[in-house]
Amino acid sequence: MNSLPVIDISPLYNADEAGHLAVAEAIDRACREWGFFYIKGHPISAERIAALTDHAQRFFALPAEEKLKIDITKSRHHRGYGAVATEQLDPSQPCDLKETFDMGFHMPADHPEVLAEKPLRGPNRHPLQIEGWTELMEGHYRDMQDLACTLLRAIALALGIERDFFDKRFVEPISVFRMIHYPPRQTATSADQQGAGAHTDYGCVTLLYQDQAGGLQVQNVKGEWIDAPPIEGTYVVNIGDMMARWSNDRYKSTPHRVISPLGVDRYSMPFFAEPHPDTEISCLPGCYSDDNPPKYPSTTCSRYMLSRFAETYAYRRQGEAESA
Ligand SMILES: N=C(N)NCCCC[C@H](N)C(=O)O
Ligand SMILES: O=C(O)CCC(=O)C(=O)O
Ligand SMILES: [Fe+2]
Repeated sequence: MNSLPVIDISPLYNADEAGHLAVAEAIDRACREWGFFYIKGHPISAERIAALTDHAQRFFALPAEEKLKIDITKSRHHRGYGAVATEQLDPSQPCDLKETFDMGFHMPADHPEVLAEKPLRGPNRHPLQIEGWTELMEGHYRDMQDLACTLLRAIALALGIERDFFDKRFVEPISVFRMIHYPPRQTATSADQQGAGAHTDYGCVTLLYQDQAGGLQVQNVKGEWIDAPPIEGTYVVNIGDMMARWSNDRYKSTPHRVISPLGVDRYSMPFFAEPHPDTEISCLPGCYSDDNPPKYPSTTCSRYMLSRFAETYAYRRQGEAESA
């Protein structure tokens, strides 16, 4: 019970219904016991990962003033570059020792939701210095959203709701694709400054590619930190708080953190799957009963996301970039 399950999801890409059911049951068990698992048999190629890694390394190696041309703290739509210490995932610890690039669902400036100044809606901000960047990232964003929807169909099957329940809610989603660079920890770095402080994710599911450096840790039911080591060719999948709310805690949103490795750079690439901003997040049918009433009040995706952002971004606490 001390290592995370590895689930082969390739049957989800075949027509055979028994195969779908077997994968759905394995995912259901992993989400109830851990809220964390690895997937293999997914369609993201090794060549794609190599290209993304190369682009991430080139971007983060740019001089600070180049990266800050797309400073996320100056973005109304929460897109672009976050320098070291922009985010504080564990508010009881120092700011995170990592830098990030965030992109979301691209909406042109004349889209009605952007004109209406809906929070978190707007155009992506890509580093134009790097050739081929925009095409690679926009294509990858679509592929990751497709992979998330494939997993969410298996989850819908396990929960006994309509198979396309999530597909309908992930049209023009809030989902974010992020690239993270963890600079090497020095022996002089304070022991409690983490790459990413302990936290639970905000969304429905997170799909994480991590390189071979290691450092991701997950809390087990006893509250102990266990390693989630890199396994070549896999993604780490975890349940976020919106899915915990939807499922009335049938599925666990489990605390995790990153201890930056000593003396090596680490790169990771999470995709945070989050539905359309107006999606209602309230207890799903079949997840409550008389002796298991709903634990959480109903909310919407956008309301919930903004409340969480306000806790972990210092610049948002000060009320800057009000409308996202
Ligand atoms: N829309 C999102 N998620 N934006 C990026 C924030 C990432 C922080 C976080 N762990 C999370 O769970 O989102
Ligand atoms: O970089 C990682 O391995 C995990 C990052 C993470 O948990 C997050 O950004 O939410
Ligand atoms: Fe996380």
